[in-house]
Amino acid sequence: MVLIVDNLSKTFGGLQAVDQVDLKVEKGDIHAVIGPNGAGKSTFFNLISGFHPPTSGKITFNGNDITKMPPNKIARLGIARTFQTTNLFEDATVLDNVIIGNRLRTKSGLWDAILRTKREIREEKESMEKAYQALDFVELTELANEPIANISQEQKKRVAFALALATDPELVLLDEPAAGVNPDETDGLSSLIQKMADSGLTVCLIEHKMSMIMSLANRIMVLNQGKRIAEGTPDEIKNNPVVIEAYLGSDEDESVEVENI
Ligand SMILES: Nc1ncnc2c1ncn2[C@@H]1O[C@H](COP(=O)(O)OP(=O)(O)OP(=O)(O)O)[C@@H](O)[C@H]1O
Repeated sequence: MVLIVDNLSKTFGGLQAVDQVDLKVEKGDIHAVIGPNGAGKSTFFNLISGFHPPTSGKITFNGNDITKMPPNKIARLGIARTFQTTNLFEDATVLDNVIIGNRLRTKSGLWDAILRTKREIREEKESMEKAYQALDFVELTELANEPIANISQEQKKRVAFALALATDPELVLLDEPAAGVNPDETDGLSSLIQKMADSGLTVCLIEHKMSMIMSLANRIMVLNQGKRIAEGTPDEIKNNPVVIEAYLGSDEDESVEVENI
């Protein structure tokens, strides 16, 4: 198992955002996390990637207990994530965005940068190489020197993937990777996610586009009000009355195909 999440909870004040959630993710899986708005999906990713400390529970990545680790340490161990909205530097080039993103996530401290230590110079070179590899993977090499302001929404999504890939991850957490792009572009992003898994990466993704999830994911976990209400293959999830009830608020018409939830 690449990732084992055990009885994980997070409360914000009186709100139970994630409530005793278990999850096991195997190497090479494309594991989707779905659920209605406010179900706790992004919070769940924030806990795994160290952006919020869990209230209770345990997270194990490749045998390491990462439950209380800070985000940069978790990134160095091999977990990368994208955000629902990636704040890119619009005036900087695609390449510089990937380099900066990579260094912000993983690298030397402020003193190394100020003093230009050997380590800093070596890491700078490594970041550049990783950035080019990542841009090649997401098929944006030709736009490397283009300012972000000049590229399309779908290309910006690819830059967000490249930011994650440049940290050399084993597990990538993608938060709504296809939000705000049209159906053709969604297909392109799906192929890219499949390519990540084919290259040996493990992928967890949050997404509301159900047709995309059903064809891409091999496992799906459903959250509702912080709780895991189902987990299984796409077929199991599609036909699960508890899931249909959670989405539609009623199981009167179970044949309803929910396209975009
Ligand atoms: N930092 C925070 N402080 C307080 N409450 C928060 C915080 N982050 C999330 N919440 C609350 O936790 C609950 C779960 O939110 P979360 O963003 O994880 O849901 P989600 O399933 O990702 O929703 P969506 O699909 O709309 O992005 C919500 O009620 C939200 O308001």
